[in-house]
Amino acid sequence: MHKSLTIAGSDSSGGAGIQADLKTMTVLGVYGMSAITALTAQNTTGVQSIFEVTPKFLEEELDSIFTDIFPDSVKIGMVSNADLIRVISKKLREYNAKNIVVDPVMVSTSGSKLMADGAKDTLFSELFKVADIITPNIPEAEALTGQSIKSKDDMVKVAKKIGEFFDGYILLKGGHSIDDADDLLYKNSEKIWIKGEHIENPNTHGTGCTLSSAIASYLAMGYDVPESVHLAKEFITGAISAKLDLGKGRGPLNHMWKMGSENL
Ligand SMILES: Nc1ncnc2c1ncn2[C@@H]1O[C@H](COP(=O)(O)OP(=O)(O)O)[C@@H](O)[C@H]1O
Ligand SMILES: Cc1ncc(COP(=O)(O)OP(=O)(O)O)c(N)n1
Repeated sequence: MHKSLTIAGSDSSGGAGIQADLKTMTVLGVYGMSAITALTAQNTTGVQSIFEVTPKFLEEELDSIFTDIFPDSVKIGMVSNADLIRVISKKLREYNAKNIVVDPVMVSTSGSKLMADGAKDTLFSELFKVADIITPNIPEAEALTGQSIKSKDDMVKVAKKIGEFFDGYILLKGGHSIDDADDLLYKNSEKIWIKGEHIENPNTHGTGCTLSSAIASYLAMGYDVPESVHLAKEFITGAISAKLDLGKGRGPLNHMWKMGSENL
């Protein structure tokens, strides 16, 4: 059994965060584990409240996991403050964790701030150092570089800019662009476009979490980064295309689309 760990926040509505990650890992046949960084009271209309764990408790969660069932890959999602980021980086180094995917979650699409303002620098200096791949969306890549993205050429320029301070793979996700859903995988001047058609569906809560945990799942199975990204893109495209419609706002994806749950 391949094993993957998500270090992320809990989404009470089940569409994003650790719930999306564990569903994704499970349907892809990977044993999922979680270290929770924060509880969110959240639904399809937005985030109502956030309750962070202490750095000491996060440390204990990570020790419990790494001293027992060692994960083949790790996905990091919402980490709301710099102290928690430091704990994660310290523990991943201490245990020599492999296949690390960092989704630099900053703001939910509903507009709630999921990371403290001052934490961005620690994200660069601590978490990016241990990551094999980072997966910013367009607003996150803009926040990381201070440059705006309006076109595919801008995506390439911004990926290059991020490449000046991060030497792993950068997956710059194009889902927030209006024309299509092409994502750019970039490393050391090498560009791979991961093609995607824009799907008309207002229910896209948790797309970033689902994509990054699918990448972590495929890495755990032994695929390399480009293969994992291609396979994960196929998974997210199916989950959006299944057009689940739950809740009063921007609803979740159908993580179970591969299991024939089209009657949901
Ligand atoms: N409407 C859509 N149609 C097709 N693919 C989409 C759509 N929205 C997002 N995606 C894809 O979902 C994945 C997650 O991207 P994105 O939504 O940008 O992440 P985040 O949730 O971090 O904002 C990417 O592969 C992106 O291209
Ligand atoms: C607990 C928690 N973690 C992450 C997010 C953000 O989810 P993401 O898939 O990046 O994107 P949106 O759902 O905001 O489009 C979250 N909302 N909650």
